[in-house]
Amino acid sequence: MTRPVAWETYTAILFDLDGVITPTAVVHMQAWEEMFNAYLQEKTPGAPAYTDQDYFAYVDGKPRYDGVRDFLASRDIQIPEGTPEDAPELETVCGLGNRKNNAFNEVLERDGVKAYPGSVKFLDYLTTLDVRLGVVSSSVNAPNVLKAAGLLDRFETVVSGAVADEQGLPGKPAPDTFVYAGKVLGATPSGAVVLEDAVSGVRAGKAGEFALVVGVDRGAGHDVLTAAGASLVVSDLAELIPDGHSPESPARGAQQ
Ligand SMILES: O=P(O)(O)OC[C@H]1O[C@@H](O)[C@H](O)[C@@H](O)[C@@H]1O
Repeated sequence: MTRPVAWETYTAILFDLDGVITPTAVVHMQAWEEMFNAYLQEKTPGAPAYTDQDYFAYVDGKPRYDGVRDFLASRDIQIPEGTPEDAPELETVCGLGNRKNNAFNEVLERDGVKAYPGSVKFLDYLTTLDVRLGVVSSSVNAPNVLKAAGLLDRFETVVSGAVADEQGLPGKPAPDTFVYAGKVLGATPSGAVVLEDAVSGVRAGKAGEFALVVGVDRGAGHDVLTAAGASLVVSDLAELIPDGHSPESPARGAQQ
């Protein structure tokens, strides 16, 4: 049983996107796997494969080039940083990140995006309250993903990887992007909630001393998210809707 949360007592609710609102963490995961495994085999044939464990440990939730750098460091591979304008063919941190981004966007264009139904239900519930909603995503693609899912207009602010770059904010696990989004919505961390599926994101919420950090377990593991600082862990956002407020059982007072 999930412990009940009095959502109306918070000023702002800050959502990570990939893996929290939309299942696009899986698309990111597949694109990273495709890119890193092709790269590793090309560089050192027979090298141990890049795995889902590598994703969760070094890449998940972080800005694009931080993920490349941190994974390569785990394999003692050093290549030049390059610049974000690097062509995907270049063997630089940015080139490899851009290679993965092409793979991600191909899937996005081909398959589109459908949000998790439980997340939409939770957003529907929050819309009945006087709370402000924001997205805080390391992804530069966040606005496109939200648009493709038809949810862009649900949020007052979207702090994407591009906004972080413009504002000079360090990415997750640093708390700065969440703190910034809270500020835009008129909330201090003590009046705001963070919802995250990635260890790096939960750590960011914890480091920022947010009032509540909700871990969403989509594969990182319940215990791992708790150890990273989540005060509550769920498998689906619909679990966060207080009893009696689900669309199946209309909110109290809704029929009056
Ligand atoms: O490369 P993008 O789209 O800017 O995304 C950066 C990161 O964004 C995060 O939301 C994802 O969890 C990561 O997998 C991804 O690498």
